[in-house]
Amino acid sequence: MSLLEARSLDAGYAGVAVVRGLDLHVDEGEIVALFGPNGAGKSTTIMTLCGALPVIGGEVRLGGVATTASLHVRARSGVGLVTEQRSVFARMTVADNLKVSRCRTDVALEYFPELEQHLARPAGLLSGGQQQMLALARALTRGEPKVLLIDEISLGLAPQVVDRLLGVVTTAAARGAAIILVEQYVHKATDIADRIYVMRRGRIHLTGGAEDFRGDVSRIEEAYLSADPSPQEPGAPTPQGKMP
Ligand SMILES: Nc1ncnc2c1ncn2[C@@H]1O[C@H](COP(=O)(O)OP(=O)(O)OP(=O)(O)O)[C@@H](O)[C@H]1O
Repeated sequence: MSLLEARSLDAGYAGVAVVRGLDLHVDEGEIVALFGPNGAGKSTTIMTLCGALPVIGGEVRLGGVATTASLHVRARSGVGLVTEQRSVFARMTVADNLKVSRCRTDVALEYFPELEQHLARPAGLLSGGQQQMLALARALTRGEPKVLLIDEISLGLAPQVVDRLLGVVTTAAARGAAIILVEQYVHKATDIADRIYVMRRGRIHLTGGAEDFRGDVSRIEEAYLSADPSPQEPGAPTPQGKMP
């Protein structure tokens, strides 16, 4: 059974759908990569799956049951979210960042031993990569994360740091988490994914097993390069800037 599923999902803003008819699912222990050019609807999809945006049409199913629950209720049911925004409390120490959300510090340090030496430092003084490690550790150790939604955590980070973060994502999946990964490093994400979806102009344009694309991601990249500006936003930025 899929832990998280979108069925014929329409999603967007103020009742106007920018994502249409989206069918997508992720199972226990699976990593699903969600690709697409700027404005394709990836973040809108993630925000709707986690409950930060309301469903306009179709449904989101969590553990096989349709849900319209809020972000906080879904978080309590084990849906974690990590975004490019490095959601840490900047003035609190790393230790307090973990304590305040009732995270398991021991498990967090198992994932990221490099955070141990920084436990007493305010999180705002960590490097961008360390802050993202802390954000990911918080999402992974706050209760039992069943589903993890990851939206461009690598933004602005060095490739080695991205490898480190994606390594932990792989470990989390091996421990049973169902993961949806929006990632600009197409090669790296395809390497660790089980399945991929490519979105274009609010719809699924291409999907399949990741092994079919490994070593040759050109079919994925073509979807970026041939993308038109979104009809919702004439003149939207072209996708090329997002390519690794
Ligand atoms: N808050 C908002 N209000 C209205 N429209 C929005 C809002 N956020 C995004 N959009 C529009 O929704 C569409 C999909 O945007 P979305 O951010 O989901 O795309 P994306 O694939 O995540 O792009 P990117 O890779 O640039 O983050 C775009 O046309 C965008 O302009």
